[in-house]
Amino acid sequence: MIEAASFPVKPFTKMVGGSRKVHPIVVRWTSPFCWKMEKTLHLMRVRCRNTEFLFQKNGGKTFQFRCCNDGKYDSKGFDGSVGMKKKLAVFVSGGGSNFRSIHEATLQGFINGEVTALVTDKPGCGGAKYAAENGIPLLIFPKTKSSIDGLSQLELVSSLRKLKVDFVLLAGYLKLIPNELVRAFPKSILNIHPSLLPAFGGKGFFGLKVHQAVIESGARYSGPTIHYVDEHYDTGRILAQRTVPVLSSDTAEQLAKRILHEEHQLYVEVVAALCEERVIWREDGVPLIRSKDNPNEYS
Ligand SMILES: Nc1nc2c(c(=O)[nH]1)N[C@@H](CN(C=O)c1ccc(C(=O)N[C@@H](CCC(=O)O)C(=O)O)cc1)CN2
Ligand SMILES: NCC(=O)N[C@@H]1O[C@H](COP(=O)([O-])[O-])[C@@H](O)[C@H]1O
Repeated sequence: MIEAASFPVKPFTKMVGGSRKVHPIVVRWTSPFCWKMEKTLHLMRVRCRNTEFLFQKNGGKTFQFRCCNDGKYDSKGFDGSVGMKKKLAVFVSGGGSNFRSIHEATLQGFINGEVTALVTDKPGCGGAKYAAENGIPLLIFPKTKSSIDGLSQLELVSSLRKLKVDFVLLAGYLKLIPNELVRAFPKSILNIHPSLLPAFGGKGFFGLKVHQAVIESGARYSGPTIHYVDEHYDTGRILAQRTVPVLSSDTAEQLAKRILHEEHQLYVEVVAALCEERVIWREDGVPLIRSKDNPNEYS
């Protein structure tokens, strides 16, 4: 549901020529899966009978709305004109809430991409169940004695190539990504980790163990990190972080819940930037994200 607009809502019944004036429009996305995004976009309005089209001036997305009288719009979603949708493979080992957030954001049009495969080492996990319910192809990796239908490293790379995957997104995947895959997808594999790397990362640091270590250290802040994946656990180039306060009374579960909420929004924003090719690499090798609203701003 996309709601609210900053320009006056007037019902209109006849074709009106396109307005070339650009309006700052507050556009809010709320997904059924509780994440909320709000952005002020500078859009042109074109009225056509009882439908209002909002265009991003730079030839970006086209937003199609049915005009209502109460200041809200029903979105028919985007017919994205920002170029071909990027193909995403998501790797999960557990509940898959980050996977769900990303998938929903692709359905809402917030991410100019589509999830073309779910890869997991745990075929019975929550992420695998969600994939099955949503018709997303499931790949098992790695091949083990208990997962005989699992793929080998070369089979996994070949499968992702056949699916024309552009980006690989790790979201609670608990196995080491092999060098073959890292090299096959240079600057195209991201991971989300629930601490402010480089602190509290590396082998043995996953799930509640991360939050327990943060609490025991006395750190006053923690938060999610999204980074590129290299051959080692959690040592790749950092792309985005958010800070979350650590309360003196926090249990690992309470801190995990607070950080997970930020993860859902941060990963969606970062993947949206990735799919709109707004990630650039500074001369010293640090990746930056170009702001959607102000092309001169980077973070
Ligand atoms: N090549 C890479 N592979 C993976 C990375 C990475 O940065 N580079 N990130 C991890 C995700 N992760 C932290 O964000 C992480 C996951 C798991 C472990 C870990 O210690 N795993 C245990 C096995 C756990 C299990 O099987 O239940 C281990 O290796 O002994 C550390 C960090 C995903 N892959
Ligand atoms: N080191 C890896 C690690 O700990 N990843 C963490 O696993 C959780 C997965 O949750 P989800 O399955 O609900 O997205 C997330 O908090 C993610 O940061």
